[in-house]
Amino acid sequence: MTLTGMMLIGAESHRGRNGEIHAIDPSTGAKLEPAFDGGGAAEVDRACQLAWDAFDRFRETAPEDRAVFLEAVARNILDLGDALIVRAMAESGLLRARLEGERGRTVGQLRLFAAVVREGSWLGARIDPALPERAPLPRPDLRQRRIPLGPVAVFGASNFPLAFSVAGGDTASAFAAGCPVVVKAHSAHPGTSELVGRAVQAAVAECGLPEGVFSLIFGAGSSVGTALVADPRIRAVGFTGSRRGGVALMEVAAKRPEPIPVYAEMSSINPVFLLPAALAARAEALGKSFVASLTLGAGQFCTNPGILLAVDGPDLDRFVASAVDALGGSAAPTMLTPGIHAAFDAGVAALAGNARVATLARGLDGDGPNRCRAALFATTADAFLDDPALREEVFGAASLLIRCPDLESLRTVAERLDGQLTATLQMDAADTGAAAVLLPTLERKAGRILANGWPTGVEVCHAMVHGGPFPATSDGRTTSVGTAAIERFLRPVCYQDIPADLLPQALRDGNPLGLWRRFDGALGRH
Ligand SMILES: NC(=O)c1ccc[n+]([C@@H]2O[C@H](COP(=O)([O-])OP(=O)(O)OC[C@H]3O[C@@H](n4cnc5c(N)ncnc54)[C@H](O)[C@@H]3O)[C@@H](O)[C@H]2O)c1
Ligand SMILES: O=CCCC(=O)C(=O)O
Repeated sequence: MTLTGMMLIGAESHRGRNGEIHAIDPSTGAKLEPAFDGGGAAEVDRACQLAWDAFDRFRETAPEDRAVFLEAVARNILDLGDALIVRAMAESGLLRARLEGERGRTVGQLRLFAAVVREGSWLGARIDPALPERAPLPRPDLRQRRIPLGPVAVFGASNFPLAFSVAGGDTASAFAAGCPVVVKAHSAHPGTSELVGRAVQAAVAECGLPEGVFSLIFGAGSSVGTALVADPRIRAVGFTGSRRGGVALMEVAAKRPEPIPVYAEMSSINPVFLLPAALAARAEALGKSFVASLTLGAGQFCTNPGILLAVDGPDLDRFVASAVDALGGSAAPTMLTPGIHAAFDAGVAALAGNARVATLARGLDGDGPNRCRAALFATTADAFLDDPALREEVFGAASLLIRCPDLESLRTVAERLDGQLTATLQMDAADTGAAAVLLPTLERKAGRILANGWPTGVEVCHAMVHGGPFPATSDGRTTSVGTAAIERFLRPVCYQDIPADLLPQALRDGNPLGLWRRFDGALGRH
Protein backbone atom coordinates (compact mmCIF):
# COMPACT_ATOMS: atom_id res chain seq x y z
CA MET A 1 0.00 0.00 0.00
CA THR A 2 1.40 3.39 -0.98
CA LEU A 3 1.34 6.04 1.72
CA THR A 4 -0.57 9.16 0.72
CA GLY A 5 -0.04 11.41 3.76
CA MET A 6 -3.79 12.00 3.88
CA MET A 7 -6.11 11.86 6.86
CA LEU A 8 -9.00 9.41 6.97
CA ILE A 9 -12.27 11.14 7.74
CA GLY A 10 -14.94 8.48 7.65
CA ALA A 11 -14.76 6.80 4.25
CA GLU A 12 -12.76 9.65 2.66
CA SER A 13 -9.06 10.27 2.27
CA HIS A 14 -8.70 13.90 3.15
CA ARG A 15 -6.03 16.51 2.42
CA GLY A 16 -5.33 18.84 5.35
CA ARG A 17 -4.19 22.44 5.17
CA ASN A 18 -2.60 22.92 8.59
CA GLY A 19 1.07 22.37 7.96
CA GLU A 20 3.04 19.25 7.21
CA ILE A 21 4.25 16.50 9.50
CA HIS A 22 7.29 14.42 8.61
CA ALA A 23 8.24 11.28 10.46
CA ILE A 24 11.91 11.14 11.40
CA ASP A 25 13.98 7.98 11.34
CA PRO A 26 15.46 8.30 14.83
CA SER A 27 18.39 6.02 13.96
CA THR A 28 19.68 8.46 11.34
CA GLY A 29 17.84 11.71 12.02
CA ALA A 30 16.62 11.65 8.38
CA LYS A 31 13.19 12.94 7.39
CA LEU A 32 10.93 10.23 5.98
CA GLU A 33 8.58 10.71 3.03
CA PRO A 34 5.80 11.45 2.42
CA ALA A 35 4.71 14.56 4.27
CA PHE A 36 1.49 14.10 6.25
CA ASP A 37 -1.19 16.78 6.22
CA GLY A 38 -1.96 18.43 9.51
CA GLY A 39 -5.62 18.70 10.42
CA GLY A 40 -7.48 21.44 12.25
CA ALA A 41 -10.89 22.49 13.46
CA ALA A 42 -12.62 21.54 10.18
CA GLU A 43 -11.36 17.94 10.26
CA VAL A 44 -12.19 17.56 13.96
CA ASP A 45 -15.70 18.89 13.32
CA ARG A 46 -16.32 16.58 10.36
CA ALA A 47 -14.91 13.46 12.05
CA CYS A 48 -16.92 14.12 15.23
CA GLN A 49 -20.13 14.72 13.29
CA LEU A 50 -19.68 11.47 11.35
CA ALA A 51 -18.90 9.65 14.59
CA TRP A 52 -22.01 11.05 16.23
CA ASP A 53 -24.15 10.15 13.19
CA ALA A 54 -22.78 6.59 13.32
CA PHE A 55 -23.22 6.11 17.05
CA ASP A 56 -26.83 4.98 17.39
CA ARG A 57 -26.51 2.45 14.57
CA PHE A 58 -23.10 1.15 15.63
CA ARG A 59 -24.06 0.72 19.26
CA GLU A 60 -27.04 -1.44 18.36
CA THR A 61 -25.12 -3.77 16.03
CA ALA A 62 -25.60 -7.38 17.09
CA PRO A 63 -22.72 -8.75 19.17
CA GLU A 64 -21.85 -11.17 16.36
CA ASP A 65 -21.61 -8.33 13.81
CA ARG A 66 -19.36 -6.25 16.07
CA ALA A 67 -17.15 -9.27 16.73
CA VAL A 68 -16.84 -9.92 12.99
CA PHE A 69 -15.81 -6.26 12.54
CA LEU A 70 -13.05 -6.54 15.18
CA GLU A 71 -11.81 -9.70 13.48
CA ALA A 72 -11.85 -7.94 10.09
CA VAL A 73 -9.65 -5.15 11.51
CA ALA A 74 -7.21 -7.81 12.81
CA ARG A 75 -7.14 -9.63 9.46
CA ASN A 76 -6.62 -6.42 7.49
CA ILE A 77 -3.69 -5.46 9.73
CA LEU A 78 -2.05 -8.82 9.07
CA ASP A 79 -2.75 -8.40 5.35
CA LEU A 80 -0.59 -5.26 5.37
CA GLY A 81 2.30 -7.72 5.57
CA ASP A 82 5.90 -6.71 5.98
CA ALA A 83 5.32 -3.15 4.74
CA LEU A 84 3.79 -2.33 8.12
CA ILE A 85 6.77 -3.68 10.04
CA VAL A 86 9.30 -1.98 7.76
CA ARG A 87 7.57 1.40 8.10
CA ALA A 88 7.18 1.06 11.87
CA MET A 89 10.86 0.17 12.21
CA ALA A 90 11.87 3.25 10.22
CA GLU A 91 9.60 5.56 12.22
CA SER A 92 10.33 4.23 15.71
CA GLY A 93 13.84 2.79 15.76
CA LEU A 94 12.30 -0.34 17.33
CA LEU A 95 13.63 -3.70 16.20
CA ARG A 96 11.82 -6.07 13.83
CA ALA A 97 11.30 -8.80 16.46
CA ARG A 98 9.77 -6.34 18.89
CA LEU A 99 7.41 -4.93 16.25
CA GLU A 100 6.40 -8.35 14.96
CA GLY A 101 5.59 -9.29 18.56
CA GLU A 102 3.66 -6.08 18.99
CA ARG A 103 1.66 -6.77 15.83
CA GLY A 104 0.78 -10.19 17.24
CA ARG A 105 -0.32 -8.56 20.47
CA THR A 106 -2.43 -6.00 18.58
CA VAL A 107 -4.17 -8.60 16.46
CA GLY A 108 -4.62 -10.92 19.44
CA GLN A 109 -6.13 -8.07 21.42
CA LEU A 110 -8.68 -7.33 18.69
CA ARG A 111 -9.63 -11.02 18.52
CA LEU A 112 -9.88 -11.27 22.29
CA PHE A 113 -12.31 -8.33 22.31
CA ALA A 114 -14.30 -10.06 19.56
CA ALA A 115 -14.68 -13.05 21.92
CA VAL A 116 -15.66 -10.71 24.75
CA VAL A 117 -18.34 -9.06 22.62
CA ARG A 118 -19.79 -12.44 21.64
CA GLU A 119 -19.78 -13.71 25.25
CA GLY A 120 -21.91 -10.74 26.31
CA SER A 121 -21.34 -10.37 30.07
CA TRP A 122 -20.10 -6.80 29.37
CA LEU A 123 -23.77 -5.90 28.83
CA GLY A 124 -24.28 -6.42 32.57
CA ALA A 125 -27.88 -7.57 32.03
CA ARG A 126 -29.97 -7.61 35.22
CA ILE A 127 -33.67 -8.22 35.60
CA ASP A 128 -35.72 -7.64 38.76
CA PRO A 129 -39.22 -8.76 37.73
CA ALA A 130 -42.25 -6.88 38.92
CA LEU A 131 -43.76 -7.81 42.30
CA PRO A 132 -47.30 -6.48 41.87
CA GLU A 133 -48.50 -8.05 45.14
CA ARG A 134 -45.69 -6.71 47.30
CA ALA A 135 -46.81 -4.71 50.35
CA PRO A 136 -46.81 -1.97 51.27
CA LEU A 137 -45.83 -1.05 47.70
CA PRO A 138 -45.62 -3.16 44.57
CA ARG A 139 -42.26 -3.37 42.78
CA PRO A 140 -42.15 -2.31 39.14
CA ASP A 141 -40.39 -4.39 36.48
CA LEU A 142 -36.74 -3.18 36.46
CA ARG A 143 -34.16 -4.17 33.88
CA GLN A 144 -30.60 -2.91 33.48
CA ARG A 145 -28.06 -3.15 30.71
CA ARG A 146 -24.97 -1.15 29.87
CA ILE A 147 -24.71 1.02 26.79
CA PRO A 148 -21.63 2.67 25.24
CA LEU A 149 -20.82 6.26 26.18
CA GLY A 150 -20.55 7.63 22.64
CA PRO A 151 -17.69 8.58 20.30
CA VAL A 152 -14.25 8.17 21.89
CA ALA A 153 -11.10 10.21 21.14
CA VAL A 154 -8.02 7.99 21.16
CA PHE A 155 -4.46 9.36 21.29
CA GLY A 156 -1.87 7.02 19.76
CA ALA A 157 1.15 6.44 22.01
CA SER A 158 4.69 6.94 20.73
CA ASN A 159 6.18 3.91 22.48
CA PHE A 160 3.84 1.22 21.14
CA PRO A 161 3.15 2.23 17.51
CA LEU A 162 0.83 -0.75 17.08
CA ALA A 163 -0.51 -2.08 20.40
CA PHE A 164 -1.25 1.34 21.94
CA SER A 165 -1.91 3.29 18.77
CA VAL A 166 -4.46 3.52 15.96
CA ALA A 167 -5.94 0.02 16.44
CA GLY A 168 -4.48 -0.60 19.89
CA GLY A 169 -6.14 -1.42 23.17
CA ASP A 170 -8.08 1.84 23.57
CA THR A 171 -9.57 1.59 20.07
CA ALA A 172 -10.29 -2.14 20.35
CA SER A 173 -12.06 -1.76 23.70
CA ALA A 174 -14.04 1.27 22.52
CA PHE A 175 -15.17 -0.56 19.37
CA ALA A 176 -16.06 -3.61 21.47
CA ALA A 177 -18.25 -1.41 23.68
CA GLY A 178 -19.96 0.04 20.58
CA CYS A 179 -18.25 3.44 20.50
CA PRO A 180 -17.11 5.07 17.25
CA VAL A 181 -13.46 6.21 17.48
CA VAL A 182 -11.65 9.33 16.28
CA VAL A 183 -7.90 8.77 16.53
CA LYS A 184 -5.38 11.57 16.93
CA ALA A 185 -2.30 9.96 15.37
CA HIS A 186 1.04 10.33 17.12
CA SER A 187 3.29 12.47 14.93
CA ALA A 188 6.23 10.12 15.56
CA HIS A 189 4.67 7.37 13.41
CA PRO A 190 2.23 8.88 10.88
CA GLY A 191 3.02 6.30 8.17
CA THR A 192 2.35 3.38 10.50
CA SER A 193 -0.83 5.19 11.54
CA GLU A 194 -2.02 5.66 7.96
CA LEU A 195 -1.40 1.98 7.14
CA VAL A 196 -3.28 0.73 10.18
CA GLY A 197 -5.94 3.42 9.72
CA ARG A 198 -6.60 2.18 6.19
CA ALA A 199 -6.94 -1.37 7.53
CA VAL A 200 -9.61 -0.15 9.97
CA GLN A 201 -11.33 2.02 7.36
CA ALA A 202 -11.53 -0.97 4.98
CA ALA A 203 -13.00 -3.16 7.75
CA VAL A 204 -15.71 -0.57 8.40
CA ALA A 205 -16.69 -0.67 4.70
CA GLU A 206 -16.43 -4.49 4.40
CA CYS A 207 -18.75 -4.91 7.38
CA GLY A 208 -21.30 -2.42 6.04
CA LEU A 209 -20.94 -0.16 9.08
CA PRO A 210 -21.56 3.59 8.97
CA GLU A 211 -18.42 5.41 7.84
CA GLY A 212 -18.18 7.53 10.99
CA VAL A 213 -17.25 4.50 13.10
CA PHE A 214 -13.61 5.44 12.48
CA SER A 215 -11.57 8.52 11.56
CA LEU A 216 -7.87 9.32 11.77
CA ILE A 217 -6.55 12.87 12.13
CA PHE A 218 -2.97 14.14 12.10
CA GLY A 219 -1.80 17.28 13.87
CA ALA A 220 1.42 18.61 15.32
CA GLY A 221 1.25 20.44 18.63
CA SER A 222 -1.76 20.45 20.89
CA SER A 223 -4.54 22.12 18.87
CA VAL A 224 -6.09 19.04 17.21
CA GLY A 225 -6.02 17.04 20.45
CA THR A 226 -7.50 19.91 22.43
CA ALA A 227 -10.26 20.50 19.88
CA LEU A 228 -11.10 16.81 19.84
CA VAL A 229 -11.42 16.52 23.62
CA ALA A 230 -13.43 19.74 23.77
CA ASP A 231 -15.86 18.64 21.05
CA PRO A 232 -19.31 18.03 22.55
CA ARG A 233 -19.85 14.91 20.43
CA ILE A 234 -16.82 13.18 21.99
CA ARG A 235 -17.90 11.35 25.17
CA ALA A 236 -14.66 9.78 26.48
CA VAL A 237 -10.89 9.89 25.91
CA GLY A 238 -8.18 7.21 25.83
CA PHE A 239 -4.59 8.47 26.12
CA THR A 240 -1.11 7.06 26.76
CA GLY A 241 1.75 9.53 26.96
CA SER A 242 3.29 12.20 29.15
CA ARG A 243 1.96 13.42 32.46
CA ARG A 244 1.90 16.95 31.09
CA GLY A 245 -0.16 15.96 28.04
CA GLY A 246 -2.53 13.75 30.03
CA VAL A 247 -3.16 16.40 32.68
CA ALA A 248 -3.73 19.07 30.01
CA LEU A 249 -6.39 16.87 28.40
CA MET A 250 -7.99 16.13 31.78
CA GLU A 251 -8.32 19.89 32.26
CA VAL A 252 -9.89 20.40 28.83
CA ALA A 253 -12.38 17.61 29.54
CA ALA A 254 -13.23 18.91 33.01
CA LYS A 255 -13.91 22.45 31.70
CA ARG A 256 -16.43 21.35 29.08
CA PRO A 257 -20.05 22.31 29.75
CA GLU A 258 -20.57 18.55 29.94
CA PRO A 259 -17.37 17.07 31.40
CA ILE A 260 -16.32 13.63 30.14
CA PRO A 261 -14.06 10.88 31.50
CA VAL A 262 -10.41 10.89 30.42
CA TYR A 263 -8.58 7.60 30.75
CA ALA A 264 -4.98 8.76 30.61
CA GLU A 265 -2.04 6.49 31.36
CA MET A 266 0.83 8.81 32.16
CA SER A 267 3.69 8.33 34.56
CA SER A 268 4.96 5.51 36.75
CA ILE A 269 8.33 4.58 38.24
CA ASN A 270 7.33 1.00 39.09
CA PRO A 271 9.11 0.32 42.42
CA VAL A 272 10.86 -3.01 42.90
CA PHE A 273 11.41 -4.20 46.49
CA LEU A 274 14.46 -6.45 46.86
CA LEU A 275 13.63 -8.24 50.11
CA PRO A 276 16.45 -9.57 52.33
CA ALA A 277 16.12 -13.36 51.89
CA ALA A 278 15.77 -13.03 48.11
CA LEU A 279 18.88 -10.84 48.00
CA ALA A 280 20.81 -13.29 50.19
CA ALA A 281 19.80 -16.23 47.99
CA ARG A 282 20.23 -14.77 44.49
CA ALA A 283 21.64 -11.24 44.44
CA GLU A 284 23.74 -11.84 41.31
CA ALA A 285 20.88 -13.35 39.29
CA LEU A 286 18.58 -10.53 40.36
CA GLY A 287 21.15 -7.94 39.24
CA LYS A 288 21.26 -9.46 35.76
CA SER A 289 17.52 -9.93 35.35
CA PHE A 290 16.89 -6.39 36.60
CA VAL A 291 19.17 -4.94 33.91
CA ALA A 292 17.46 -7.04 31.23
CA SER A 293 14.08 -5.56 32.24
CA LEU A 294 15.46 -2.02 32.61
CA THR A 295 17.12 -1.93 29.18
CA LEU A 296 14.36 -3.74 27.23
CA GLY A 297 13.37 -1.52 24.30
CA ALA A 298 15.69 1.26 25.59
CA GLY A 299 13.55 1.36 28.74
CA GLN A 300 10.69 2.99 26.82
CA PHE A 301 7.97 1.15 28.70
CA CYS A 302 5.58 2.72 31.17
CA THR A 303 6.25 -0.42 33.22
CA ASN A 304 10.03 0.14 33.32
CA PRO A 305 11.57 -0.55 36.78
CA GLY A 306 12.55 3.05 37.60
CA ILE A 307 13.33 2.57 41.29
CA LEU A 308 14.70 -0.24 43.44
CA LEU A 309 14.34 -0.35 47.22
CA ALA A 310 16.40 -2.57 49.52
CA VAL A 311 17.95 -2.76 52.95
CA ASP A 312 21.61 -1.76 52.74
CA GLY A 313 24.29 -4.36 53.37
CA PRO A 314 26.63 -6.90 51.75
CA ASP A 315 23.87 -8.74 49.87
CA LEU A 316 22.73 -5.49 48.29
CA ASP A 317 26.38 -4.80 47.38
CA ARG A 318 26.44 -8.15 45.54
CA PHE A 319 23.27 -7.15 43.65
CA VAL A 320 24.83 -3.79 42.76
CA ALA A 321 28.07 -5.38 41.53
CA SER A 322 26.13 -7.72 39.26
CA ALA A 323 23.82 -4.96 37.95
CA VAL A 324 26.76 -2.59 37.37
CA ASP A 325 28.56 -5.30 35.41
CA ALA A 326 25.50 -6.07 33.24
CA LEU A 327 24.54 -2.45 32.69
CA GLY A 328 28.13 -1.35 31.95
CA GLY A 329 28.14 -3.73 28.97
CA SER A 330 24.67 -2.85 27.70
CA ALA A 331 24.45 -1.47 24.17
CA ALA A 332 22.86 1.91 23.41
CA PRO A 333 19.68 1.35 21.39
CA THR A 334 17.94 4.08 19.42
CA MET A 335 15.17 5.92 21.22
CA LEU A 336 11.78 6.64 19.67
CA THR A 337 12.12 10.34 18.91
CA PRO A 338 14.67 13.13 19.29
CA GLY A 339 12.33 14.73 21.89
CA ILE A 340 12.14 11.57 24.00
CA HIS A 341 15.92 11.19 23.74
CA ALA A 342 16.48 14.79 24.83
CA ALA A 343 14.09 14.34 27.78
CA PHE A 344 15.95 11.16 28.79
CA ASP A 345 19.35 12.87 28.65
CA ALA A 346 18.01 15.82 30.67
CA GLY A 347 16.53 13.48 33.32
CA VAL A 348 19.78 11.51 33.58
CA ALA A 349 21.84 14.73 33.79
CA ALA A 350 19.60 16.00 36.61
CA LEU A 351 20.11 12.79 38.60
CA ALA A 352 23.86 12.76 37.91
CA GLY A 353 24.09 16.38 39.05
CA ASN A 354 22.13 15.82 42.28
CA ALA A 355 24.55 16.06 45.22
CA ARG A 356 22.70 13.31 47.09
CA VAL A 357 22.72 10.85 44.19
CA ALA A 358 25.65 8.61 43.17
CA THR A 359 26.09 7.38 39.60
CA LEU A 360 26.69 3.62 39.85
CA ALA A 361 26.97 2.76 36.17
CA ARG A 362 26.34 3.96 32.63
CA GLY A 363 25.79 1.74 29.61
CA LEU A 364 27.91 1.83 26.48
CA ASP A 365 27.72 4.84 24.22
CA GLY A 366 26.49 4.27 20.66
CA ASP A 367 27.21 5.67 17.24
CA GLY A 368 24.46 7.73 15.70
CA PRO A 369 21.78 10.03 17.02
CA ASN A 370 19.18 9.44 19.76
CA ARG A 371 21.02 6.63 21.54
CA CYS A 372 19.95 5.59 25.01
CA ARG A 373 22.94 5.20 27.35
CA ALA A 374 21.44 3.25 30.25
CA ALA A 375 22.04 4.61 33.74
CA LEU A 376 21.89 3.30 37.30
CA PHE A 377 21.96 5.65 40.27
CA ALA A 378 21.79 5.26 44.05
CA THR A 379 20.59 7.43 46.89
CA THR A 380 19.53 7.13 50.51
CA ALA A 381 16.02 6.78 51.91
CA ASP A 382 16.37 10.20 53.58
CA ALA A 383 17.34 11.92 50.33
CA PHE A 384 14.48 10.23 48.49
CA LEU A 385 11.99 11.35 51.14
CA ASP A 386 13.35 14.94 51.10
CA ASP A 387 13.52 15.52 47.35
CA PRO A 388 10.35 15.19 45.21
CA ALA A 389 12.47 15.43 42.04
CA LEU A 390 13.81 11.94 42.80
CA ARG A 391 10.30 10.53 42.51
CA GLU A 392 9.79 11.73 38.93
CA GLU A 393 9.82 9.36 35.96
CA VAL A 394 12.83 9.45 33.65
CA PHE A 395 11.37 7.81 30.53
CA GLY A 396 14.04 5.40 29.25
CA ALA A 397 16.60 3.00 30.72
CA ALA A 398 17.40 4.83 33.96
CA SER A 399 16.82 3.56 37.49
CA LEU A 400 17.49 4.77 41.02
CA LEU A 401 18.38 2.45 43.91
CA ILE A 402 17.18 3.58 47.34
CA ARG A 403 19.43 2.18 50.07
CA CYS A 404 17.30 1.89 53.21
CA PRO A 405 18.69 1.35 56.73
CA ASP A 406 16.03 -1.21 57.68
CA LEU A 407 12.69 -2.72 56.69
CA GLU A 408 10.76 -0.03 58.54
CA SER A 409 12.36 2.66 56.39
CA LEU A 410 11.55 0.61 53.27
CA ARG A 411 7.91 0.85 54.26
CA THR A 412 8.18 4.58 55.02
CA VAL A 413 9.56 5.16 51.52
CA ALA A 414 6.81 2.98 50.01
CA GLU A 415 4.20 5.10 51.79
CA ARG A 416 5.65 8.25 50.20
CA LEU A 417 5.48 6.94 46.63
CA ASP A 418 2.99 8.36 44.13
CA GLY A 419 0.45 6.11 42.41
CA GLN A 420 2.04 3.41 40.25
CA LEU A 421 1.14 1.01 37.48
CA THR A 422 3.09 -1.76 39.20
CA ALA A 423 4.93 -2.68 42.38
CA THR A 424 7.23 -5.70 42.45
CA LEU A 425 8.41 -7.88 45.33
CA GLN A 426 11.54 -9.95 44.88
CA MET A 427 11.04 -12.36 47.75
CA ASP A 428 11.78 -15.81 49.13
CA ALA A 429 9.73 -17.77 51.65
CA ALA A 430 11.57 -16.13 54.55
CA ASP A 431 10.47 -12.71 53.23
CA THR A 432 6.77 -13.50 53.58
CA GLY A 433 6.42 -11.53 56.81
CA ALA A 434 8.09 -8.42 55.33
CA ALA A 435 6.01 -8.75 52.18
CA ALA A 436 2.80 -9.03 54.21
CA VAL A 437 3.66 -5.78 55.99
CA LEU A 438 4.26 -4.00 52.65
CA LEU A 439 1.25 -5.43 50.84
CA PRO A 440 -1.47 -3.06 52.16
CA THR A 441 0.68 -0.08 51.15
CA LEU A 442 1.32 -1.54 47.71
CA GLU A 443 -2.36 -2.25 47.18
CA ARG A 444 -3.12 1.41 47.87
CA LYS A 445 -0.33 2.60 45.55
CA ALA A 446 -0.38 0.30 42.52
CA GLY A 447 -2.65 -1.35 39.96
CA ARG A 448 -0.60 -4.57 39.68
CA ILE A 449 1.55 -6.25 42.32
CA LEU A 450 4.08 -8.86 41.18
CA ALA A 451 6.21 -11.38 43.02
CA ASN A 452 9.50 -12.56 41.54
CA GLY A 453 8.96 -11.19 38.07
CA TRP A 454 9.73 -7.88 36.38
CA PRO A 455 7.04 -5.37 35.48
CA THR A 456 7.78 -5.00 31.76
CA GLY A 457 5.71 -7.18 29.47
CA VAL A 458 2.01 -6.82 30.15
CA GLU A 459 -0.18 -9.87 29.49
CA VAL A 460 -3.36 -9.07 27.56
CA CYS A 461 -5.96 -11.15 29.39
CA HIS A 462 -9.06 -10.97 31.56
CA ALA A 463 -7.40 -10.41 34.97
CA MET A 464 -4.87 -7.77 33.89
CA VAL A 465 -4.83 -4.33 35.49
CA HIS A 466 -2.74 -1.79 33.60
CA GLY A 467 -3.74 1.22 35.63
CA GLY A 468 -3.22 2.70 39.04
CA PRO A 469 -3.76 5.81 41.16
CA PHE A 470 -2.68 9.25 39.86
CA PRO A 471 -0.24 10.06 38.31
CA ALA A 472 0.07 6.53 36.92
CA THR A 473 -3.33 7.19 35.41
CA SER A 474 -6.08 9.77 35.61
CA ASP A 475 -8.54 7.20 36.96
CA GLY A 476 -7.27 4.31 39.06
CA ARG A 477 -10.58 2.45 38.91
CA THR A 478 -9.88 1.03 35.49
CA THR A 479 -7.35 -0.63 33.19
CA SER A 480 -6.21 0.20 29.67
CA VAL A 481 -4.94 -3.34 28.93
CA GLY A 482 -6.98 -6.53 29.09
CA THR A 483 -10.63 -7.21 28.56
CA ALA A 484 -11.75 -5.13 31.57
CA ALA A 485 -10.72 -2.07 29.49
CA ILE A 486 -14.18 -2.24 27.88
CA GLU A 487 -15.73 -1.09 31.20
CA ARG A 488 -14.32 2.41 30.66
CA PHE A 489 -16.65 3.08 27.78
CA LEU A 490 -19.96 1.81 29.18
CA ARG A 491 -22.65 3.15 31.49
CA PRO A 492 -25.75 1.51 32.98
CA VAL A 493 -29.32 2.29 31.91
CA CYS A 494 -32.34 0.99 33.85
CA TYR A 495 -35.64 0.29 32.03
CA GLN A 496 -38.63 0.52 34.34
CA ASP A 497 -41.90 -1.03 33.17
CA ILE A 498 -40.86 -0.58 29.55
CA PRO A 499 -43.15 -2.54 27.19
CA ALA A 500 -41.64 -5.84 26.03
CA ASP A 501 -41.38 -4.88 22.36
CA LEU A 502 -39.42 -1.74 23.25
CA LEU A 503 -36.84 -3.55 25.37
CA PRO A 504 -33.36 -4.19 23.96
CA GLN A 505 -32.61 -7.80 22.98
CA ALA A 506 -30.31 -8.22 25.98
CA LEU A 507 -33.20 -7.70 28.40
CA ARG A 508 -36.07 -9.47 26.68
CA ASP A 509 -37.95 -12.36 28.21
CA GLY A 510 -36.70 -15.69 26.89
CA ASN A 511 -33.08 -14.37 26.75
CA PRO A 512 -32.80 -14.30 22.92
CA LEU A 513 -29.04 -13.55 23.06
CA GLY A 514 -28.37 -16.45 25.46
CA LEU A 515 -26.61 -14.15 27.92
CA TRP A 516 -25.58 -14.71 31.50
CA ARG A 517 -28.03 -12.42 33.32
CA ARG A 518 -28.71 -11.60 36.97
CA PHE A 519 -32.39 -12.51 37.38
CA ASP A 520 -33.87 -11.48 40.73
CA GLY A 521 -30.32 -11.54 42.13
CA ALA A 522 -29.26 -14.95 40.77
CA LEU A 523 -26.69 -15.20 37.98
CA GLY A 524 -27.47 -17.66 35.21
CA ARG A 525 -28.60 -18.02 31.62
CA HIS A 526 -32.13 -17.01 32.58
N1 LIG B 1 3.41 6.57 30.21
C1 LIG B 1 3.84 6.12 29.07
O1 LIG B 1 3.67 4.98 28.70
C2 LIG B 1 4.54 7.05 28.14
C3 LIG B 1 4.58 6.69 26.81
C4 LIG B 1 5.19 7.53 25.92
C5 LIG B 1 5.76 8.70 26.39
N2 LIG B 1 5.72 9.03 27.70
C6 LIG B 1 6.32 10.30 28.20
O2 LIG B 1 5.92 11.34 27.31
C7 LIG B 1 7.06 12.09 26.87
C8 LIG B 1 6.78 12.65 25.49
O3 LIG B 1 6.40 11.59 24.64
P1 LIG B 1 5.11 11.56 23.75
O4 LIG B 1 5.24 12.47 22.60
O5 LIG B 1 4.87 10.16 23.42
O6 LIG B 1 3.91 12.03 24.69
P2 LIG B 1 3.03 13.35 24.71
O7 LIG B 1 2.20 13.29 25.91
O8 LIG B 1 3.87 14.55 24.53
O9 LIG B 1 2.10 13.25 23.40
C9 LIG B 1 1.13 12.20 23.25
C10 LIG B 1 0.00 12.70 22.37
O10 LIG B 1 -0.76 13.69 23.06
C11 LIG B 1 -0.81 14.90 22.33
N3 LIG B 1 -0.67 15.98 23.31
C12 LIG B 1 0.37 16.15 24.17
N4 LIG B 1 0.17 17.24 24.92
C13 LIG B 1 -1.02 17.75 24.56
C14 LIG B 1 -1.78 18.89 24.99
N5 LIG B 1 -1.32 19.69 25.92
N6 LIG B 1 -2.96 19.13 24.41
C15 LIG B 1 -3.42 18.30 23.43
N7 LIG B 1 -2.75 17.23 22.98
C16 LIG B 1 -1.56 16.95 23.53
C17 LIG B 1 0.36 14.84 21.37
O11 LIG B 1 0.13 15.61 20.22
C18 LIG B 1 0.45 13.36 21.08
O12 LIG B 1 -0.47 13.03 20.06
C19 LIG B 1 8.19 11.10 26.99
O13 LIG B 1 9.43 11.70 27.10
C20 LIG B 1 7.80 10.33 28.20
O14 LIG B 1 8.23 11.01 29.34
C21 LIG B 1 5.11 8.23 28.58
O1 LIG C 1 4.35 1.52 27.90
C1 LIG C 1 3.29 1.13 28.34
C2 LIG C 1 2.80 -0.26 28.20
C3 LIG C 1 3.76 -1.28 28.72
C4 LIG C 1 3.39 -2.62 28.27
O2 LIG C 1 2.34 -2.85 27.71
C5 LIG C 1 4.32 -3.72 28.50
O3 LIG C 1 5.23 -3.58 29.35
O4 LIG C 1 4.14 -4.77 27.84
